[in-house]
Amino acid sequence: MKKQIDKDYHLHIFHAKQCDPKKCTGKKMARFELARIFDKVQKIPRGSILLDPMAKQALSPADKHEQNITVLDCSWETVEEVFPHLMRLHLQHRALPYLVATNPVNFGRPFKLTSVEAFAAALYILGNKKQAEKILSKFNWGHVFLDMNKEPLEDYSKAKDSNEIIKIQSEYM
Ligand SMILES: C[S@@+](CC[C@H](N)C(=O)[O-])C[C@H]1O[C@@H](n2cnc3c(N)ncnc32)[C@H](O)[C@@H]1O
Repeated sequence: MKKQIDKDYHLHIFHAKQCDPKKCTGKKMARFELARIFDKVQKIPRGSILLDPMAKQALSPADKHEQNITVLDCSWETVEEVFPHLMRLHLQHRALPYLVATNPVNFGRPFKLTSVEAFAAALYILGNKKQAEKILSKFNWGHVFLDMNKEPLEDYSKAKDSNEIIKIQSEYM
């Protein structure tokens, strides 16, 4: 049988410089060269998926064909103000479905993921579990994210499209 080779996605972090650099998961990913970090919107690759908690459409396996995934690493205090500014760029805004954060700051809170958790969830849903495990392995709490969210992540990764993701999500909320 032909072995399926996982496609590694290009991960990008638009950094708004609003967080404590010692605690920032985006900065740590960049130090390990797991993502490219920049502070200019112009550097976000055109057509990239933008992980946006306020997006109307949920990320789903239907987005598998994309190569680039971007997060906006900013303070949660400013998300409602910053994301609308990015609407003018030609990006594919996608929200992540119900998942629980396991980072020390927001442990147990649904939807409020760190940048690395958001990337890992997206990679899992898009079918690259290995890349998800790799980026989380740099954080001592990282494996807990996949353990605690295993069931929904597996279900989401088998969904057809955004509508199906929303249906599955309602079973977990
Ligand atoms: C608000 S920043 C906070 C980063 C945090 N300071 C850190 O150290 O990782 C987290 C980013 O991850 C993405 N993200 C987090 N939760 C998400 C969700 N439920 N849906 C879509 N994107 C999400 C967004 O790009 C969001 O701006």
